[in-house]
Amino acid sequence: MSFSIGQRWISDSESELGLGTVVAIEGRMVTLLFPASGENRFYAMADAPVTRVVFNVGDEISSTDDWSMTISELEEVDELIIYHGVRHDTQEPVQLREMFLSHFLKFNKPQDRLFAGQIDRFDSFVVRYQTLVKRFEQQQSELKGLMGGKVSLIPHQLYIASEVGRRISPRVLLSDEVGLGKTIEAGLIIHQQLIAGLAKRVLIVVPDALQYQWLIEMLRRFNMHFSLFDEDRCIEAYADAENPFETEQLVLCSLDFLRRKKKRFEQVAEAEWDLLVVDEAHHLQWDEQNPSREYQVIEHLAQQIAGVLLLTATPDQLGHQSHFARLRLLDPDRFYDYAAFLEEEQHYQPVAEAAQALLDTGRLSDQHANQLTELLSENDIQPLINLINDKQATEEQQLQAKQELLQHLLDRHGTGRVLFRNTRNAIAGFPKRQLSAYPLNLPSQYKTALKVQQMMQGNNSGLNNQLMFPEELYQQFEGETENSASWTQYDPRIDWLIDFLLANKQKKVLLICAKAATALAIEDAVRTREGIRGTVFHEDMSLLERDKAAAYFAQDEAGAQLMVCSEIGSEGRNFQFAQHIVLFDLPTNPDLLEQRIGRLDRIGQKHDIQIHVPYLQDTPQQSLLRWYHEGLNAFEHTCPAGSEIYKEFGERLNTILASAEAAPAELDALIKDTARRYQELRQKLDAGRDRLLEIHSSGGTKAQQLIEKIQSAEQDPHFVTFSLRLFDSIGINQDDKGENALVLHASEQMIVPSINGLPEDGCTITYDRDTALSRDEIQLMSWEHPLLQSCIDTILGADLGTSSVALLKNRALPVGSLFLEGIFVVETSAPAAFQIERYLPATPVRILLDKNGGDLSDKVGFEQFNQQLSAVNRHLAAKLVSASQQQIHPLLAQANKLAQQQLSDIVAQASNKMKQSLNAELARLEALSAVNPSIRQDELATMRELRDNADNYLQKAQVKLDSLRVILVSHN
Ligand SMILES: Nc1ncnc2c1ncn2[C@@H]1O[C@H](COP(=O)(O)OP(=O)(O)OP(=O)(O)O)[C@@H](O)[C@H]1O
Repeated sequence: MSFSIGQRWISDSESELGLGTVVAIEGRMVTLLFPASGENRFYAMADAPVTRVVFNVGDEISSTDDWSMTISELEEVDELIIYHGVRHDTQEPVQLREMFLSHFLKFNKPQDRLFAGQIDRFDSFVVRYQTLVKRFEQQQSELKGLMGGKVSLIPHQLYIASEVGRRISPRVLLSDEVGLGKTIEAGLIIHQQLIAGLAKRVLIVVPDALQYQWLIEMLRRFNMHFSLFDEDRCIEAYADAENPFETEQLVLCSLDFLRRKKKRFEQVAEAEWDLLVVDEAHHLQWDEQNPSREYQVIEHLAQQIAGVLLLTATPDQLGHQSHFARLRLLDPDRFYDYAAFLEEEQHYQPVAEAAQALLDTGRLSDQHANQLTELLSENDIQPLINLINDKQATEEQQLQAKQELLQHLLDRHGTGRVLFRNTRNAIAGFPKRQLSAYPLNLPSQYKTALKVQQMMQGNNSGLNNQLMFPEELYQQFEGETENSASWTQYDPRIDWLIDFLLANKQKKVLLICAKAATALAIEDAVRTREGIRGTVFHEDMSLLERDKAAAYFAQDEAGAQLMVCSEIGSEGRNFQFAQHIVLFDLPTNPDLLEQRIGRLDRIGQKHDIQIHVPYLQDTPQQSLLRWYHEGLNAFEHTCPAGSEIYKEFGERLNTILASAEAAPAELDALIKDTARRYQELRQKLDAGRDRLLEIHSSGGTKAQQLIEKIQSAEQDPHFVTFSLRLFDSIGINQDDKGENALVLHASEQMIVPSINGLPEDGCTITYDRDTALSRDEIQLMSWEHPLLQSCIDTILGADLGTSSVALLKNRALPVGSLFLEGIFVVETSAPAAFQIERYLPATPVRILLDKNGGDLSDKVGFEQFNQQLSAVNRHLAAKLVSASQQQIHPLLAQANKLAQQQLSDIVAQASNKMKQSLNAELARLEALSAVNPSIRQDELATMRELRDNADNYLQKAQVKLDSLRVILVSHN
């Protein structure tokens, strides 16, 4: 290397210092000053890690005085360069001595970096190219947003998520039965919307007791960091913004908080959101004269927020009218009149029958064919029917025809687009539920309390139902004494409970009772009398206390044996690690009973569930137990028509529960009538609304296909190799922990100071879904993991790998022959709603030229070529490039030309794809909107707008050189 004072050089390892100037040469040492950063460096001249900067004709350069010019000629005087050219601002001819080159010159373009000797390692170029290709594949994947969740692949959930998650501003009611995974479905939908850029700001509103559980599920399962907003958090946030809700993008808060704090509600309504999620939406009670405050709060938000997901397992819990009102809240145009809605529900049965006929194998009977023709009168479906009944047709053809018809049918009829509901009936693998009832004697203390109460109120009958909760009756009778919990001394249910717990010491037991005070007294009694470890969970506890209690109960060793919950406190919680549930009293609404049992009867329950009901004999408790068990079989099976039954029989039931005499005949008659009516309703639901919903919500073969696609994508071994190489390039260390797990942590060689998704103390990851699911602390590594996404962004956002040199050892070619490999990217940008990358993902275009400009791109693939290449050290690489500059320039121009030629083809293909896809979807929705008012007009309008404007964005696509590799032939 030869240095002269005034020459400009750049550091190979610290290019961020800017351009350096040789300021001193003494003995074997040279000193460079980097004015942009004010740093000096001393190097031994023989092996200084620096490269001389010499620009070429045609390059643009700028001066220390900030004007720029294009070079037309170079002159060398005393080993210093003088650049000649034309100034851009004045158009005057000008000359610039290299001393006066801008100190801040950066070499961002691959060719500038290459010629400035900023040459990257061999493997960085390879990783960069592979990253571009993988990103291209990912951007258009139909599985986008569905792969990253740390969840078991459960067909009905993934199907619903894939149906809803890709919609623009989805508005749906998710109403799977208790414990089938609505939270997971919502998580998958949110995840897809965020990943696709369809939503940025999401607000989740849940009951108090579920805030932390949601927070954890969103984080652990989907890597989505929601922030919990309560009053303290809002006050804290004032430091950063006037409206606290604008300080975070993903916010979770409780419905009660919004209901109670008017100001917070106003603020939340003012902040803009893309998606609103409301859990346990059955609390949104509505009737025309008297909508609840909860309903009004959510209604107001739902009017302003484009996307809305409502979740409830028991949509009819507060009556069918409230159910209708929630649908109206989602789509007021479609659900405008309750009477019309009821009328419509009556017509689901023939549709369900026709759908069932299509699902059943074999020929379609004439009757079913006629029914289908009638139901789909606006389509000519005869060819499809013929195909199904054609003996010559293959099974595959028949299946496809059936699916097509089924899709038409489901699309056109019912509430399918707004409402999803799966029931246990349709999903295999749920454990059994077994009831054990324990008759106990009514203690004299309760008898006396009841008598006194009746005497005081001058009523000898009609108060018997107070024996449903005799402990309360007893306390009223005793007055508010310190001893108000003393009922536990006489109540035989407590003795029974203690015996049961002692006999089942190794078993976790969940007890649910109606009231918080009862729960506290029970826990106190078992602890003080027998030292049994128990904990409570009720609505008056703080969030933190509840979560602590839940964790204490979940703990294996030294954890609580008994968890005593009040009704409201336990809603939505996950306790499926227990298999024994004690119902200390019974609610009168079957939906509430189902919510209780649903704490255990949920996905993840591995054992049969034991339901224990201790009850006081010959009291209303016994009558209610019998009604549930014999009339509805509600303990051992879910009871889908429960609320409707309660509406019909509630009054009779309550009269019986309140009457003084046991009235066995009336009870028997009620049970008989209930059972008969229940069978009828079930059959009707099975055949009509529920069947239709089920067929539509479970996804059938489509769901199964989705799972298979995810599984096969996960088993792609290239993904593991690629991602590990990517981590390597960033400087992330990987330690094999065995058992399918790796520990990742930052190394000192990281190319960025920190990286999103990698905590300071590292993290444990696995590529195996089952391993991830079996351990809380292990993260599932997938395309969608934030760490992988940040690595991709880091690599592609940085210069790393954009310029490279390699040797091709091949004796068949003359030494010194040269190849140029240019990687270009075609891309465009558009607002997120266009999801433009579905049609035009950032598309890598690889051009490989021989020394004469011959195009080898199609003949010689990247991997095949790459395997024959080897690395060159950086100094040699810089020298080789410098020596070959004259050859490289025309090749670069040729590569550019070829890439430009491909641009128009790529854009035309993208445009076709976009039109085909959007036109088909639009045509389908337009046809549907004529027969099914579930299609929202705003949805149609948005879609038309997207189709009409997407092409403008596609036509603006550009091709840009991303990276370059020069390959030289050598023989040794
Ligand atoms: N795909 C899945 N993979 C792993 N766990 C799951 C999956 N789906 C559901 N679970 C678990 O099953 C339980 C029930 O799921 P979730 O809470 O989403 O049900 P839900 O329908 O919202 O229940 P509820 O009606 O009580 O609110 C939870 O513990 C959840 O973590």
